[in-house]
Amino acid sequence: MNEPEARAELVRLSRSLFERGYSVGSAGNVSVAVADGLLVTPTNSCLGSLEAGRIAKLDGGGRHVSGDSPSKEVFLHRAFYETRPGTGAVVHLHSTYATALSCLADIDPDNAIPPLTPYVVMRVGRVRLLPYLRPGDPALGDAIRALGGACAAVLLANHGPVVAARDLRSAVFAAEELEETARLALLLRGLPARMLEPARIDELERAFGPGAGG
Ligand SMILES: O=C(O)[C@@H](O)C(=O)COP(=O)(O)O
Ligand SMILES: [Zn+2]
Repeated sequence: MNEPEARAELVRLSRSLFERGYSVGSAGNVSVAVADGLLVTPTNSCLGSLEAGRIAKLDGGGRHVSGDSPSKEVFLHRAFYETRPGTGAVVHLHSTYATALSCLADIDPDNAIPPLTPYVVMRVGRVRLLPYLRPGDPALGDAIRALGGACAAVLLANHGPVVAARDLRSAVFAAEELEETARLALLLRGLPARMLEPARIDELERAFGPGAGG
């Protein structure tokens, strides 16, 4: 995909997320890798009304070269590209159910989104809960780098999900699946839910790869 196409897809899929309630106001940010750098949604922009020509562009070294000022979470996005080769896009949302889960005191930090269904294992994989840090704190990037590329998705405590994938379509699908599974987890809270067993998860990973759309 060339840069004009990547810009158009970023506008289209961000608007789709906004229109379906995955993001409200100016919450969330999205980035897409292009041949000579990164396209990032501008800080304080609304995912529902992005303008292709105003999207921020960073060069390979992370310097802002054109468009409006980039999202303050650019550290977070760059850490995924640095530690997970093959990453083509990153999506951060404040989607309601995943954010609700991120505020619970007793979720498993190594498995913040439970493996309830095959699809969440295939699309998202294991999700780590990262401790709360102020939005825009560069230490968020360090926390992602400390995972060494092990996870395609994380839940930021008291904040929301971040998902990386090979392209924007896959990242959006994975963010949607993460949100739906968070909703299921909250619906099932207090009920004797059965998780997929480790052997079933291994079988899915062998067949379909380790999550976030491959
Ligand atoms: O929660 C926050 O403040 C950010 O993580 C966010 O979602 C929006 O920040 P910008 O991308 O800088 O607008
Ligand atoms: Zn945020």
